[in-house]
Amino acid sequence: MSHSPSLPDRPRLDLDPEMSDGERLEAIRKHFRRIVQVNEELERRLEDAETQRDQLQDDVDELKRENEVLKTSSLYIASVEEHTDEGVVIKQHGNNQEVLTETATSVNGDLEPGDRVAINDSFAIQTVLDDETDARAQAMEVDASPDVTYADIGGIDEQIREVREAVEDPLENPEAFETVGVEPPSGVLLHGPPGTGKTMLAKAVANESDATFIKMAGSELVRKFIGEGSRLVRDLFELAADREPAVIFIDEIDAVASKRTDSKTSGDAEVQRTMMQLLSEMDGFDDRGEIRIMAATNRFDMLDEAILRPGRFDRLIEVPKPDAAARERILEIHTEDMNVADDLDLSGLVADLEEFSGADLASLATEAGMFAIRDGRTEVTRADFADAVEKLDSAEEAADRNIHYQY
Ligand SMILES: Nc1ncnc2c1ncn2[C@@H]1O[C@H](COP(=O)(O)OP(=O)(O)OP(=O)(O)O)[C@@H](O)[C@H]1O
Repeated sequence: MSHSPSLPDRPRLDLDPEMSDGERLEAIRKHFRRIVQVNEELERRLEDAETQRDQLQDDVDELKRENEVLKTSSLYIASVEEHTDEGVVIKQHGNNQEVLTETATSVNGDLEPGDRVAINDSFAIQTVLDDETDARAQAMEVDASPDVTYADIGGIDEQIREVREAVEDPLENPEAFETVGVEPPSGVLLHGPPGTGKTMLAKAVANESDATFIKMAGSELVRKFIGEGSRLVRDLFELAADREPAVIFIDEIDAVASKRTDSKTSGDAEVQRTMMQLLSEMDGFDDRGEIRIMAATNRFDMLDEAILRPGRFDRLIEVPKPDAAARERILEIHTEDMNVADDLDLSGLVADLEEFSGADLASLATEAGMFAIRDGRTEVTRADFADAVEKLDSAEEAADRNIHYQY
């Protein structure tokens, strides 16, 4: 530690008894000026010290925060079972182990049975979590009647046919399967590059079969606390049972069902547990006439084969990037309600757009419309589309420099 420079000496007043009154007065005046000077110097030093103290306090606060984060990272989830004089009985999610534990002082004493809490490695309760429905709401999207129809989807007619057969028919006519004595496919897996209409397809089939659409994002399942993923999977199937007929759609299923990696970090173990829960839900799901399960992935190559076994995702449907005819149909759909110029030649326009997905074509139509609006026109022209292509191309190039997408 550095020492601060020594403080100025305390001024002394030396009065000689021989001095005349005038001399004394002058000496006192001098002494006074010196005191004022020293006082100023001391005030300046005090200010410096205060600034330094504030800086150190900021450092302390920052370290305290870091310490809190370190202490609270990697928490497990449990439910409060009972509040007794000896402590709180909790049950861990995931392994259902019951533990008698204590609460951290920051958590107040009025825990209720059923509350969700986060516990640390020594089972001490660190925080009380929000209501479970919040976690559900974040991870799931529930739509009683999605508004997408088959007519909104372009260029994947064969895939629509297959999905109808595997999802819509068993929902609408379960007896036919029973009479003939065949089991409908358990789960339908849509795979293909991003933005090709997989989610649309799942929504449309739910809509056209009058089923509730329940979507769960795989990435949400793995971002939660330990024990939460498997719990959400259970919730998902319970919710579907409450709302049947229902279509469960698990997007980005690769997030929970990738090939096992070698690393044994707790995160991987947690993902494994979530996947096992999903598999067990699917395996234990015999009478599933009223609930159909769909999933989607952009990373088919990464999937763990366990989820593709018979009785699980046993109907695979590839949704590829659109070819020229499909691109034309998709752009036709997205320009249907637009006021486009008569000379717009859609087939010529899409011929070169080989890299464009359905989602890109939807953005293209919107961007072209924006160019017309910016220009104060009510009609969207061929030039607007050309400008939009250029804009999307350069955005794509910028993105490509950062992301190396593989499929
Ligand atoms: N085949 C298509 N026909 C019409 N529009 C499409 C098609 N494919 C994609 N789109 C447009 O792109 C948007 C995104 O598509 P969607 O979410 O279904 O893609 P996805 O395959 O599920 O993508 P991701 O893998 O990124 O989730 C849709 O809302 C729609 O506007």
